[in-house]
Amino acid sequence: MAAARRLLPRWAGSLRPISAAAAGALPPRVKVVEVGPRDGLQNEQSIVPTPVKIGLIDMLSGTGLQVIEATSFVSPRWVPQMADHTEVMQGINKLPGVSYPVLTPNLKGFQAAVAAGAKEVSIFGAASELFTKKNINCSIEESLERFSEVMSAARAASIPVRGYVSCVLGCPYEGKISAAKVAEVSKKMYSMGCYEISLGDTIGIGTPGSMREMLTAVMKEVPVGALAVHCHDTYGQALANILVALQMGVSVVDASVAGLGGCPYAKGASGNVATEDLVYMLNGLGIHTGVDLQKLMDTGTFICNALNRRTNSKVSQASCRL
Ligand SMILES: CC(C)(COP(=O)([O-])OP(=O)([O-])OC[C@H]1O[C@@H](n2cnc3c(N)ncnc32)[C@H](O)[C@@H]1OP(=O)([O-])[O-])[C@@H](O)C(=O)NCCC(=O)NCCSC(=O)C[C@@](C)(O)CC(=O)[O-]
Repeated sequence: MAAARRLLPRWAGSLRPISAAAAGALPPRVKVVEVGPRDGLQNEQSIVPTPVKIGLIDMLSGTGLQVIEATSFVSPRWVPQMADHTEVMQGINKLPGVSYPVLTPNLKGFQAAVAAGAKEVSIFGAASELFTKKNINCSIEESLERFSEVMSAARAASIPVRGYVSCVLGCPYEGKISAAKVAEVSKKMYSMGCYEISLGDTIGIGTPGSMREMLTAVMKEVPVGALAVHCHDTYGQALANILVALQMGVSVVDASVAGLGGCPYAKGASGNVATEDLVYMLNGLGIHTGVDLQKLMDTGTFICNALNRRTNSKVSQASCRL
């Protein structure tokens, strides 16, 4: 059943945002990294047609987002949904001022990404040995060796590299992960030359308390200006965890339109925080994102219609009822 176009209630714009100063030490602006086309779609059971992926990315490009993670150059045997990475990269309308990074687990993925026109890539590690094995089929140490090959090639090609660290607040296979381990892996990936480290609560199990503890440890090793948070919303804690990160000085937040997604190698993990809900919260805090919430909600409606599913964005659900 097709979802109706979602509109913000007319009075929503009149909700007076509190000033950043009044809210405490919050950053005046936040960079929202949209991961829906990759993290959001990689877990879909049936293959999403390439034109739908391209349509999604092109609509996202029109919302004011500065970063849209487009796809991943991983093995199609491991993640069949991303097998059309080259077609996606070559089919999208790349707007000036918008970056379209892609995931590259190794040199082979990096070379294919560059050949397809990628101008920015991400390597993805984890603070859990078992998750690393399940996700990219190697140990943490081996993953860092592979990443250093990608880093050298990227440096030679002047391609910026973002680094993900997964399982920062818990692992589907190992359970609790120590903040010290997260800090250690983050430090290694930052030292390799990643310009930003995105800390992934892959299974959305963290709380504001564990987020604070983990960030306190990581910030001793990596400058806060180079950190991002990537919160799945499995336990409904994502926005609360993000608020803690903002209060601690983090100003880059990953999110997925309509709250799509999950990780194929973290069973039961639900999607990322919905970008619509994140932008609504940031608007309410008086924090600038440059993102047009209405256009974002229209994009959420587009992809939910295409996938024949209900949005996970609370803001979009509410705006349909009001
Ligand atoms: C890393 C590998 C490739 C190792 O997979 P492997 O099987 O160990 O690789 P291999 O080096 O032994 O090679 C086996 C075959 O794969 C090929 N191969 C090798 N590399 C590539 C490549 N890049 N692209 C395409 N093909 C590739 C290679 O050429 C060979 O082909 P064959 O000779 O048998 O025909 C595999 O485990 C993989 O693709 N894993 C990706 C898993 C993934 O995408 N997971 C989801 C993303 S992570 C995530 O969602 C978390 C995150 C980032 O969102 C943050 C958070 O939420 O926490």
